[in-house]
Amino acid sequence: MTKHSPSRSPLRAFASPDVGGVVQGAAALFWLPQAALLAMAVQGLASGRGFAAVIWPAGAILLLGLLRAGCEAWGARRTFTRARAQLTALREQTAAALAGSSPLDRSRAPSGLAASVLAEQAEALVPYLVRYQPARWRATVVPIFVLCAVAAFSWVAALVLLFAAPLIPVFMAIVGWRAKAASEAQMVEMGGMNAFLLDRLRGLATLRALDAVETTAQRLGDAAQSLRRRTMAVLRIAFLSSAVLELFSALGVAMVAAYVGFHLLGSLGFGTWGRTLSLGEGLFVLLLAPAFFEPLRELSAVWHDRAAGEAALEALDRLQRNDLPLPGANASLTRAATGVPGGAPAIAIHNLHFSWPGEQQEVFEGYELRIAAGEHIALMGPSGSGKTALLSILAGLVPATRGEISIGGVALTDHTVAALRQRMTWMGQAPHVFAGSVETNVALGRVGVDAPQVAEAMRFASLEAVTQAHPGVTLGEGGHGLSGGEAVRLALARVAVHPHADLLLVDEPTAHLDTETAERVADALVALARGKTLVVATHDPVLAARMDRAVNLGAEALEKAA
Ligand SMILES: Nc1ncnc2c1ncn2[C@@H]1O[C@H](COP(=O)(O)OP(=O)(O)OP(=O)(O)O)[C@@H](O)[C@H]1O
Repeated sequence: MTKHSPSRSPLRAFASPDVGGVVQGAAALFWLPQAALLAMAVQGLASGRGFAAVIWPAGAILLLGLLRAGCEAWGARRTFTRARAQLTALREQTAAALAGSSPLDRSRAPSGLAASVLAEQAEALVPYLVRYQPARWRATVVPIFVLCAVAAFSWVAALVLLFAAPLIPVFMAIVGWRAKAASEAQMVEMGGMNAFLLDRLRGLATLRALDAVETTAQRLGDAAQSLRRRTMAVLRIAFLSSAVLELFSALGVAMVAAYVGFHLLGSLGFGTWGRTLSLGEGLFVLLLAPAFFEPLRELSAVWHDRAAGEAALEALDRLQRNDLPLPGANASLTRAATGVPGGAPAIAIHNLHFSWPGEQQEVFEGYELRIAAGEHIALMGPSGSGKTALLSILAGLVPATRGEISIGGVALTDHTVAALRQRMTWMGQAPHVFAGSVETNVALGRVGVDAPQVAEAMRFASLEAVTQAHPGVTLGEGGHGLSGGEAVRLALARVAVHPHADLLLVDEPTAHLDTETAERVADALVALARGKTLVVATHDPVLAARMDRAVNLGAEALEKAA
């Protein structure tokens, strides 16, 4: 079982620039020869060489421009393709981690939040990788080259740039730190609102029945207002960061321009390694000054992408945290490969200890139970005595804290649980009905389940008589359109479509049903479990009486306490 390590930084894998980003960054360096050629052409014009002085530098500038555009386009395309692939991989990894956590884990992220992070927030990684990463690389490399080129002509101009430059990262770091916090708060707010909306939409019938729609709408309105405020805070910081940068870069360029201008006029003779700059040289220095700040300005423009991208990475990382892993989530062994034999299995539970993660109280303390092969038993006991917990442990949905369980002579371990699960069918207390037809709800996309099998299972559960089961009729989300009894019959059809299963784990199949429907469900269950082992958790004495034996979990607990 692999537990998530909180120390692992999800950012590390994304921090290295790709060759696409490097090429994009290097393309910015083409400005150095372009500026030199431009300065040369102006110098030529000034010295009276006329059109001839301009023609070949212009051609070379054009050629370099085309080369630069080509490099940028190629680099951008490559970075984008890579970013999408990385995002897909990260989504797959997160979805696998979510699937690898127990469905009974209380600390699982709410579905609305998980959907919002995976579908919406994760998209922020694309601008992070496509815009921020190459911009960061450019901002690290290009200014150094520009500085060296300027310093070759004038150390004073280089010094001006050098003093203006560090102020920018310092201010950006301060602003960025605030931007990250604001962006995180905005994303939390958005996820919270999504989760709230999804949850309330699901429970709309209950809210309407209890006249709580108005209050819910009010709360939703408040949440939307709060999200608006958070979004405005992020935008304010983004504007502030670009204003800071524009100010410092404008000051830097203006100071270089003033120095070069006065130097060319002869008022400031120092700072050029003991010689006087020509018009062309002065112009070259002047043209390079904005290019020095350009990558930093670009970085500031995408600074918000960094904050959003990092917040998205952290949210995805949080989704991958798994407090209660699903036993054997990574095991892909088949029934045959693990030597799981056929035939109704006997079950032996020895010295079972179980407590929910983070809780002291044990649900089972040294619990013992033996079920013979093909035996039908009812698990009874007061609410909260652990009937569902025991079924979940047998189905390998939660790991036992301690103890031995064997099913058909095979020990239930991380290694064997996936294979053992292939011989089980499970009918939960509140079977989830997906929006779709009854047929798709019965088949559940399981491999090897074909249309005749589904039709047979529906006949068995007397579902063909239900109007909603007619072809072309779609059920609403959560089973709207089916009565409680019909939903239970749908769950029975799901179990019936799995004919090779020889261990049936069923949780309160007759709860909330009228006597007649409960009787029909019990008949179907007993017919389905013929020749198989059946463990059914129930409060229904009529159903329990139809089993070979009833085990009272509450009584076991009382005996222990005595
Ligand atoms: N996912 C969970 N996380 C933590 N505790 C849980 C979880 N599910 C149930 N519990 C607790 O475990 C105990 C046993 O619950 P369980 O659902 O197994 O009882 P039960 O006998 O099936 O009850 P009922 O007859 O009402 O269905 C209860 O105290 C319950 O509050």
